Amino acid sequence: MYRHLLGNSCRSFRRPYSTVSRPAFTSFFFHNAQWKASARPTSSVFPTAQISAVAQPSFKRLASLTPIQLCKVYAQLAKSRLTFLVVLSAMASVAVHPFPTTLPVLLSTALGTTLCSASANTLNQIQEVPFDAQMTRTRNRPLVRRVITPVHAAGFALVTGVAGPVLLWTMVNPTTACLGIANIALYAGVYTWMKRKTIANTWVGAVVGGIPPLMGWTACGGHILPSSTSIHLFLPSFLTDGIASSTFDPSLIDNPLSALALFTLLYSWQFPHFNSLCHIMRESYAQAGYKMIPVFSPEKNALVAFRHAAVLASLSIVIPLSGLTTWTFAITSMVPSFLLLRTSHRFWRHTSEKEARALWQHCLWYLPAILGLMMFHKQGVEWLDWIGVGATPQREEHESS
Ligand SMILES: CC(C)=CCC/C(C)=C/CC/C(C)=C/COP(=O)(O)OP(=O)(O)O
Repeated sequence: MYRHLLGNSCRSFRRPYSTVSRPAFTSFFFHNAQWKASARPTSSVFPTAQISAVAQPSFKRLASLTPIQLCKVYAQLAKSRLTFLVVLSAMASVAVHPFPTTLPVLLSTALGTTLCSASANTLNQIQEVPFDAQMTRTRNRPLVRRVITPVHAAGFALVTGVAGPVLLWTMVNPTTACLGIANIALYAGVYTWMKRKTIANTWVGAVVGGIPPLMGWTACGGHILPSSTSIHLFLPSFLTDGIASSTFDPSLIDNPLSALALFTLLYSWQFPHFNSLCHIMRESYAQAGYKMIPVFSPEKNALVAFRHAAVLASLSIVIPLSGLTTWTFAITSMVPSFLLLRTSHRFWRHTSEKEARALWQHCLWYLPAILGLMMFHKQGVEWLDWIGVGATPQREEHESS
């Protein structure tokens, strides 16, 4: 339906599009040279009508940045709100993991993930300056406003991109560091490139968002791959312990199914969240030349969001089955999951902006609600016992012995 929009935009921006779709490193030096010349971007790269609203500062402005202003620029390069969500999703995995962790490991995981995410987001922005300049949502980014040079931004990406994995490797473990490195490459190398090539980018982007919970999982010593000797670990703990039993064996929960459930939660959540946002902004995505699903088919976009809402609903069963939570999670999580299914079904049926907005807002509270419920129903945690009013079988055993 919106193919005509993309067609028109690609035609009118044919020269800039071909200029910037050269290999990322070439376009990086190209933009840096342009920045250095402090010249107004030529209309072959930034259409004049679009760029007129963008401030054009000089080197002087960069030199006059105070340390606090520079920190704010770094925070914008790191997409601080997105990075905060990424770190929260990693920390949520740490919280629901059955093995206890230490404060240094916890802090190193949080800081290491922050640095990796900052690097990935900066590398993404370095490559997208001409495209970000064309969208209202992104045209205030520091590289577009030229408050920082691409070389300076690349330096920031390099320092954070080395410091993050080194911190994870030395203070946490090599698996977590490798996941961080792989995710930087996937986001800044593969996803960013795919955004302008194929609608398949959405699925790759969802993998990028699903990896941080795995980093939290491995940071606690958790496994993400089945080993030949750990097949028995797939057995749900209720088969071995009994549903109401409070005696639990952490090694039964540290199984790849638990890791897969955490990955799937973040992976599938991004579809209703991102597809609804994308639907609202489809015209500006088309204008900038991004190949997003609703630019081509709003109906398919809404269907994909609905399908993943159904996957999220199935996690109400998979998560307790993996042993991460008790079976009461299956009951309590049904409420937010059912509501999400209903909102995404309406979006699929009507494919309207109103329904897209409702779904987007729903997603904002759905994720914290589910993660909160997972922590509340975490296997082996007796909240009543914790606040001193419970009488668990373990306590009774202890008291009678
Ligand atoms: C540990 C580590 C490396 C974590 C990285 C996590 C990360 C960057 C997740 C982003 C997920 C995603 C696809 C966002 C959309 O980017 P976009 O480029 O479409 O957003 P934009 O349009 O705002 O630029």
